[in-house]
Amino acid sequence: MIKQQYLGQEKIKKRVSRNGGMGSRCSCRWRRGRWSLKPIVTNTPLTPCSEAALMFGRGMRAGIDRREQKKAAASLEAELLRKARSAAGLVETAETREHDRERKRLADQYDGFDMRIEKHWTEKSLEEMTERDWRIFREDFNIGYRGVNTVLPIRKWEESGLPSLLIKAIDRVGYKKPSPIQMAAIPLGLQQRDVIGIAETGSGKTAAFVLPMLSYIMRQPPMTEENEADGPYAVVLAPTRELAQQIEEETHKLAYYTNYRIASVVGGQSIEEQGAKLRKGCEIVIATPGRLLDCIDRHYAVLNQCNYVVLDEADRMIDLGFEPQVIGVLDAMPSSFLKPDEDGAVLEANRTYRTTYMFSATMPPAVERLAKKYLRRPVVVVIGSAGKVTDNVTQRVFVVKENEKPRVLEQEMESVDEKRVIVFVNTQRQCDNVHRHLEELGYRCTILHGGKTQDQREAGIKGFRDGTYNCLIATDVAGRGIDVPDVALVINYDMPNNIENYTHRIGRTGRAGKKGVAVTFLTLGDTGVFYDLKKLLEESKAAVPPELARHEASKLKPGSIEAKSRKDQTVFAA
Ligand SMILES: Nc1ncnc2c1ncn2[C@@H]1O[C@H](COP(=O)(O)OP(=O)(O)OP(=O)(O)O)[C@@H](O)[C@H]1O
Repeated sequence: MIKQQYLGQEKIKKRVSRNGGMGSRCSCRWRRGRWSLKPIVTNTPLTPCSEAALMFGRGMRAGIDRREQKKAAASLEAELLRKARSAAGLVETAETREHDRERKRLADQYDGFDMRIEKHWTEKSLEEMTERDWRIFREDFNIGYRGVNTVLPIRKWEESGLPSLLIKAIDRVGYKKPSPIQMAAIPLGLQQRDVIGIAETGSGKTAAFVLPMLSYIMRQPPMTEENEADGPYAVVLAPTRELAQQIEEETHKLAYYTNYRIASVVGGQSIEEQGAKLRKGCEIVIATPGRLLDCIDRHYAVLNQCNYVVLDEADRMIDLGFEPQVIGVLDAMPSSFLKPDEDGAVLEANRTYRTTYMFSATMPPAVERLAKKYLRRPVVVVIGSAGKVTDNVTQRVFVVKENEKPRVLEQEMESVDEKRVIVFVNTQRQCDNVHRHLEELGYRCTILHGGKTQDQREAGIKGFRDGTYNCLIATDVAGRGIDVPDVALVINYDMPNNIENYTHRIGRTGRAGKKGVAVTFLTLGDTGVFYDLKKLLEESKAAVPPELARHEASKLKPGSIEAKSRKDQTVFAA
């Protein structure tokens, strides 16, 4: 090659055999004491290319008429059979003819089975569902699993295996059919499997953990004076008081036909009163982690018989620095009920195991760490993809200057009328400023932030729910889990400083299948989230404003090292 390059040696052309199809292959046979080669005529224009036999699938080539292929294959097979029989000196009998007929019948039957038009899974009974139907079902609802899972999802409430009292309550609240996260997570909970549930905001995660929890409690001995001193049967932990109270309301609705007592243990209320309530006995405690640990430390609460625990919005609890409190609560539960940790361990049907549920719309690494420690061989249920914004929310992002925000806010509010709006800000001071501004413009506003007393917070949320106010101005306290029906618009007056909070905030609209709009004011002070925001907008097929699209910060993940191109590098000569 080098010689050829430098000396200009002539390239020897390889002779390409242009085989018109004649005699490229030979048959080799031992004849009269020596090998004889006989060319095989194959690729002539008149005979089809010799093809390798299909040794996989159904023996058919895609895109070619199946009946033609079958006919050709059948005549070839019959021919080969006839030759083989005559070579072996066999004569055709009634028996061989019958045998041939039977083969043909079986082949036709197989083909008919293969080509039949199947019923859709919605028209099938549970017994008729095939593996393929379940696959289509999972695809239809975007249900994905990770981890060893042997439990089928549920298609309808009647097939869920939930106790009849719960089915009656579901009917009463008007949930016609389960949402995808409920389809996937409820049967796992009923089998006492640990679950990490990731589903978009407003998709019904609360009922997905409350229903199997209630079903678990129904299997326990009734709570009497004898065992109530051992504490509740189930605990739900949530990051904020409002969320805990909302879960309490949903639990009350679904436990309507039971007489279970539900205690809410959250900050901002008298701990003594909560302690007294706990001592009277209750089946379920719904709590913020800090306050519950306080109650445990002061011996107001014990968790000696608690084997069902839910960490709702687990990532937010870690974000807020509640990891030690969450761990403290989990460590206060009896460890004797933990499931075996080995791979392949089989759970005994009639034994009680600790069931741990973790739910969120986002699942960052810190939560995975916690899950590794406290969950036993969990099944991860992902509806859609983690951190994805629900398709029901239309996202609009404006790049503005800080001093332009009040004017743009006014413009956006003009289309609102009587509809419900949540305006998110990042600080309590900003909350007060925006509140004042909107009140001056005549909007009926209320405020929610950590600086308000618990009574003020509750009154604000209640007023927003019952329509006294149609505009809520809030910090991230209201960013997660808060479920107020028919919020038409969410405005991020300030962009949150991480993308998870953005996803949760805008998820306050577009809930339970309804549509909503989210508007975000972005400034050049928010470059820390530019990269993630651009990616998220692209993933959800929303418009990326040009200022964001071309900004350097949106091209590189914060913390990653930029690989400079050679022309940008400075070379210092000695
Ligand atoms: N199967 C269902 N059919 C109809 N509505 C439902 C169903 N399940 C729940 N809902 C309603 O959907 C709304 C949202 O439910 P929920 O608050 O549990 O969502 P979420 O997934 O926990 O949201 P977030 O991530 O924001 O906390 C609630 O109003 C609830 O009553």
